[in-house]
Amino acid sequence: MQKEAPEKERQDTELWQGRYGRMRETEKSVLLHREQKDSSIILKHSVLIPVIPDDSSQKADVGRSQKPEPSKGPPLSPRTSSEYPSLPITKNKEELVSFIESNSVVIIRGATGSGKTTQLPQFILDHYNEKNALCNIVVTQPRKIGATSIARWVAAQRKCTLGSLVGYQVALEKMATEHTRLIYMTTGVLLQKLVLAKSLTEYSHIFVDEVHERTEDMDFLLLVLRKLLHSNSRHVKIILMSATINCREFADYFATPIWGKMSPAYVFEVEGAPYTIEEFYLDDLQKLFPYRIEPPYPDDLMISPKMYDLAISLIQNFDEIEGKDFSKAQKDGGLTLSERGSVLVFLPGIHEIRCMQETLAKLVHQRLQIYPLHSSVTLEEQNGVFFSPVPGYRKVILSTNIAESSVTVPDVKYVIDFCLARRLVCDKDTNYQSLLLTWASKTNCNQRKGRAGRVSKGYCYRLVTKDFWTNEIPEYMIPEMQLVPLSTILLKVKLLNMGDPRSLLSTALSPPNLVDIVRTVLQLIEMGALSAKTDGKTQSEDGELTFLGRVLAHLPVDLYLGKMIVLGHVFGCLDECLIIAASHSLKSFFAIPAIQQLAGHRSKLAFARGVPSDSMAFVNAFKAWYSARKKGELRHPKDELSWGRENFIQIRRIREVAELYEDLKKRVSQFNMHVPEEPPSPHNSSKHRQTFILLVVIAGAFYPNYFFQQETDDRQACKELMGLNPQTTVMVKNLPPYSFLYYKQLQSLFRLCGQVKTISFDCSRAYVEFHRTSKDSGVLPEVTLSLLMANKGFRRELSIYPSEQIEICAGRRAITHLRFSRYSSVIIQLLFELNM
Ligand SMILES: Nc1ncnc2c1ncn2[C@@H]1O[C@H](COP(=O)(O)OP(=O)(O)OP(=O)(O)O)[C@@H](O)[C@H]1O
Repeated sequence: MQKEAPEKERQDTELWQGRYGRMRETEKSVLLHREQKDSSIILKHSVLIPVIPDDSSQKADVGRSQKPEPSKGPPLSPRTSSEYPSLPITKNKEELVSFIESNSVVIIRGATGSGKTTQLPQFILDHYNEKNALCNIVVTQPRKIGATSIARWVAAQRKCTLGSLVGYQVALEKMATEHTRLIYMTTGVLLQKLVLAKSLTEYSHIFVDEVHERTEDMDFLLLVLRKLLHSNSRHVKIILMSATINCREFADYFATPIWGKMSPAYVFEVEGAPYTIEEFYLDDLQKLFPYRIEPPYPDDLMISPKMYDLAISLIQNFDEIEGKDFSKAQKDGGLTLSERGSVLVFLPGIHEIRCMQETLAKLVHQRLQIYPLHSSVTLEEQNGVFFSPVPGYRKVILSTNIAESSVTVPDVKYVIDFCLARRLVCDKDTNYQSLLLTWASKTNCNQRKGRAGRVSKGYCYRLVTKDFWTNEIPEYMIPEMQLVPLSTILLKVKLLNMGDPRSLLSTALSPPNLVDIVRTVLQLIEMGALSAKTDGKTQSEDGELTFLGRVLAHLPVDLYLGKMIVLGHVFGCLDECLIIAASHSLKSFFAIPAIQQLAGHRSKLAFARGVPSDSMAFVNAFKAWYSARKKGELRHPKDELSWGRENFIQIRRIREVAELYEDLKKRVSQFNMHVPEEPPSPHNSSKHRQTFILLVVIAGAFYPNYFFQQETDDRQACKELMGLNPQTTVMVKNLPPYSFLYYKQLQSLFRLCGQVKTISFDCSRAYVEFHRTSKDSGVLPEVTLSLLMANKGFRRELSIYPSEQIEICAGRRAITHLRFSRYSSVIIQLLFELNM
């Protein structure tokens, strides 16, 4: 043991020499002391002086990667520290700059609003300007609204035109020139750029903000950064930032080998927060309300009308709260609160936003200015939330997680959080990718809370109990890469075009389960999303991405549904295929209430219009709802609800389908697939043709997942049904003796399915024939309903007559053997059989 100590000391010294290069002894001891506490080094107010990194290990690649050249662009208008706003991060400016300049990868954690996003990139910008050196900084943001609003704010702070020194790029919109030195970009845009360039060297510094948001894009970006940093872009600085990050995980992921040992990336903690934010839970709100507040249940993922009411009452209560604050503020220093603080409410989706908006809109006298904020709102409309409210009005922003991180709406004082989120997950029941309602994680909720308390004290109201928060709300969200099907991940990894999928994916921060990779590649080849590799080698784990595969990688639906959309475009039924894909991706919007199951099925069958297909029912029901809305017939929520009740359609669900339908429509338009504005109204014969084509498209898309129905032997079916038409008749077997006695009971039973024409009997069998009321040929919906009734196990009771009664009914017929039978008053299950 004693002998090992000096050896360890030597290794440690070597490690330090390698890691910190030419650092002064005193500095090393400060750092060493801190490192012993935690192997992922966390620095708090460290005393680092700029050092030149010892990059002897990097020399081999110097020729391939480019160091930024001296400045050639326009003057950068340097700023002095006194000009920086007084934010927690400002006091760490010098340390942070030297820290970033002396390490390839740095992780920065600091409270929400501490100045990471807006200030830190500017520190670097000014540092380079002071040295008269060129830098090119990119900062990623998870969403467009963050990238654009932050760029606008930073440009205003630097008193420069947006798009000159400071700019942004989101999707196809770019506000930047070749002179731009600090650009804010969405994570997806940077990912695409890097994948095309296969190098990081366009930038001197890459800031990945809100790195806790583990979307597929984020994890792919981290994977690409790590790969390129270690290959051809060693001089580029990478800075990962978040307020709610598991530093250890990221530090280990970006570990670098130093003297044969993996050394985790450096972590810097910015201390302090701009303002305090008080937290409240349902328990704390109880005293505000006269009724008992029901706590949520873990599996009860919905917002009940009571919870909406509670949130609304809370908003109404803010006037009172502010009144109290106002008197306190006056006492403290004579301050005046002239404005009513804005409220930011986090809801899981557009439907919930609409529900709350409709209720709030009724409170006319409350002088509320309401802003819905979600992905379907245009960027211009989104920017409206940043404007000051009309004096005397309270701004209420109803937002999805779009405003969860990054953004600063300066006047937001209150955050109300239902702690819910909609996430793209692989549904266990259907195995389809779908947007499901889930509890948000503590990380997400803390980000939401951080939207208040940025320019003044804030308040956060979580509409769950404290107990629920502690025990049921998960700490972190599961990374998307582990939730979506492997086939989707494989297509995305093929888009990166950076090597074979298995080795690339195994280097991800949270790799997906790759056990099924061979089978999944085969499935993708079979469906035409990948073509077999043509380089001569047997490639069971890889293939070339086809056009179809490229489209599928951009659609948030199951791959077979995605293929159906593409085929729909080819065969002129894109709109219908988009509806089907959206409907199958979410929970069915058809309501089949327990007490009216048959009525629910009947309505669905009516929408299917004689085609035995759920997909057709979805298309026709959706179109009926859509056109009724377009004509303004469902303008009032009450009308829409009663339309839903009449047609057995759940309005909330069909609205969600509409959301996804619009989203898919937008996504496929990038590939030049457009739904015609006004489809020509086809006459009857071509309507049938269209339906036939659509059915062929569905079958083609789901190949090989379909089966052939056996040829039906009509003659045999007719024979079994005593010559009756199998399309209008069902047969009931196993009836008790003297089956004719049950005529009335059977009649009332089958009346639930439709209008009964005749019932004929043959021993223990009965043949129930329905009326054909329309001119349509084919199997009657009544027949299908009868089958459903049998197959779904609807237990129907048939009261067996006691022997005495049978004797009376049977008249002179011999019934002696029944006296001893055990049939009396048993419940029998009917068996229906349809022969076609
Ligand atoms: N648009 C704006 N209007 C007014 N003040 C702003 C604006 N944007 C930023 N600020 C101020 O700058 C501070 C720092 O914001 P910044 O976005 O840099 O913080 P952050 O640490 O990145 O926060 P987060 O972790 O929430 O992204 C805010 O707390 C606020 O005081």
